[in-house]
Amino acid sequence: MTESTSTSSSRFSERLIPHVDNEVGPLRTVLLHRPGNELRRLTPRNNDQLLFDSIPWPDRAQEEHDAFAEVLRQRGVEVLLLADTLRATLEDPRAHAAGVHTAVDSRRLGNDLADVLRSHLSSVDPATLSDVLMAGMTFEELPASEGGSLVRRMHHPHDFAVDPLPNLLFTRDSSVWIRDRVAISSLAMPARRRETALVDLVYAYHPRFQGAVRAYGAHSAPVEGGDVLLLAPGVLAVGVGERTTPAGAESLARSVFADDLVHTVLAVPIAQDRATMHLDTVCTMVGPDAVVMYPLARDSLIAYTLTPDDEKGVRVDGPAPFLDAAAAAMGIDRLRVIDTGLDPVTAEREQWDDGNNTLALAPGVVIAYERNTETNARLEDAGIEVIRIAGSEVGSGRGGPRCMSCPIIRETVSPTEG
Ligand SMILES: NC(=[NH2+])NCCC[C@H](N)C(=O)O
Repeated sequence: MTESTSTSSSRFSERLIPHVDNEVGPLRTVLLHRPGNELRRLTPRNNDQLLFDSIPWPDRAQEEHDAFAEVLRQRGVEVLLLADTLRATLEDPRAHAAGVHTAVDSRRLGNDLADVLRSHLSSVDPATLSDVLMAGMTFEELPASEGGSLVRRMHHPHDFAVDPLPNLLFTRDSSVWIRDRVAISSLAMPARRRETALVDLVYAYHPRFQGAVRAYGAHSAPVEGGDVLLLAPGVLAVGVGERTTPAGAESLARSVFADDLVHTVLAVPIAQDRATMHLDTVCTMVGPDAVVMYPLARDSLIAYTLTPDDEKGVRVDGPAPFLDAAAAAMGIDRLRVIDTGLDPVTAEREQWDDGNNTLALAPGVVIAYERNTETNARLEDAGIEVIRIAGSEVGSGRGGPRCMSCPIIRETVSPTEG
């Protein structure tokens, strides 16, 4: 990238205008979600459906998250917290009304109870509404009403009238900034779908995001942010597997080409497994031309190369080995893979615990979970600074530092600066 691009990128950050076109340039502003009461809704009966592998200890999860946020602040990153941002958003009466609308599902509640809930939520303050939107509401918490609703009588008091959103913690997935546009994801799992309604409200009504232009839409085919890697300015990799579908990758490509945001999209098939639900569970960038990658994926990952085509809209080439296709699209000879060189059992254990899911704060500086001792040691051997954080509780939802962060402003760096 030319110097003028990095200069214009500093201008973006001074003006606090969202802009992200790569994975590793100095991080300026990030959206996180400090886990709240929604974690207290998890039980052994619902955790699978709510996509948690165990029942986290909420207080400790908050401590871990506070430490994560503190590391970012210490390094000069501005941290926006979703709960604060949502509360401020709901001060706008239009956002408040729209928020109520997203919470009330009359197919679940029936018309009578839906009316009761709607008029109750319409009267609560922004803080209370934001808590209900995130933590949900059980039938026993619904306000009392005249008459006997069959729905109320037949539901168990602990059933959810409004579902909780424990995966809000993983802000990576529900929205993605690509240059100066935000793509609101289309989340594949029912337990997560309502998350996008909340970020949608924030980007539509929070004063900080006035004028934010959208790329892609929440109603399109599934695309999740954990699958989207901005390999370099102009180059996007999209994992296609358990979450993002082939149609999602294709329509995202169409949309970013139409908006002239990138010149190449690599569609990367990944195993449709819980362990590899997103591309960022097997590969994240640690430098402008370097990735850390699950060793078993290193030689098997492939990519289709998509480029704009005047006639057909999108031209598809390949597939070719992922590392080759990526290097070609990035205009470099080789994408360096930090060889974690692990034996297959350790590699598998640390992949499961999000060892490959690092968040870069700057080229060669990453945040990683402390528990992945082998992967972290290899990263350090390769000259990467690893800032370790605890993740025993926050990690029980199967997400690491990258999953728990949505970059909003990052400086531009190009792969040839690596
Ligand atoms: N970008 C990521 N890898 N996110 C992890 C999300 C984990 C979350 N429990 C889910 O299943 O959806």
